[in-house]
Amino acid sequence: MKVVEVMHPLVKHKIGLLRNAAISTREFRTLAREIGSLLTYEATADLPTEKTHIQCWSGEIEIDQIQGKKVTIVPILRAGLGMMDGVLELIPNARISVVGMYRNEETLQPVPYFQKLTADLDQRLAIIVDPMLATGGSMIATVDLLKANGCKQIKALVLVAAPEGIDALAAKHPDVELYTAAVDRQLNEQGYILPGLGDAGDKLFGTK
Ligand SMILES: O=P(O)(O)OC[C@H]1O[C@H](OP(=O)(O)OP(=O)(O)O)[C@H](O)[C@@H]1O
Ligand SMILES: O=c1cc[nH]c(=O)[nH]1
Ligand SMILES: [Mg+2]
Repeated sequence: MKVVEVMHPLVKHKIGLLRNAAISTREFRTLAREIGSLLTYEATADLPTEKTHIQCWSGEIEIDQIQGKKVTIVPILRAGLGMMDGVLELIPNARISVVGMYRNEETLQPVPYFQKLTADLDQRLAIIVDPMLATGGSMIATVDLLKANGCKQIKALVLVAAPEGIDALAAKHPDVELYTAAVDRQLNEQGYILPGLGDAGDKLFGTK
């Protein structure tokens, strides 16, 4: 599986700010969205382009445009919503496919509770967004769902990934590409990433 830990200084700086235990809800939201944009920039670096001609003020010129490949952004509820607007800033025409999934706190198994997928998934690049890849269960279940509905090209953007989650995703879906702002050390006994961010959903939504 292709795994890209984005080493850009802006990403490293912003992920560092996000780890501050005293961070406000507002600041957490802003940084999650901004890193979502920066990960999108990296993840779309290989989108194919084609030449076309337009009328410029100085006459006809040749320009590059992104080829017809369509995109759907797939936020995993709830926390994935915190990155979605960052992706939309760069790909404003993208369709949204919403997947509701939470992790049972005892078993750590993903529990699906909502799905509303865009049509023509077989013709679209899916960009899944979720701040945390912990055991990998939620991401694997989401990829399973997208593939079962015909999706053939999938990239996943996460703020923080645990090695355990990367290994699990790679074993089940080696064709998926993963872009992350940080690969962290390990999971704790409750399945939280160390050093991690804490509960990203609660921080984004101000719950707890
Ligand atoms: O890799 P995993 O072990 O599956 O854990 C990661 C999942 O846990 C969090 O969601 P959570 O269940 O807290 O739901 P929420 O977004 O509604 O807070 C996170 O946003 C991921 O979706
Ligand atoms: O560290 C973690 C793991 C799962 N979900 C979170 O929000 N944080
Ligand atoms: Mg949560």
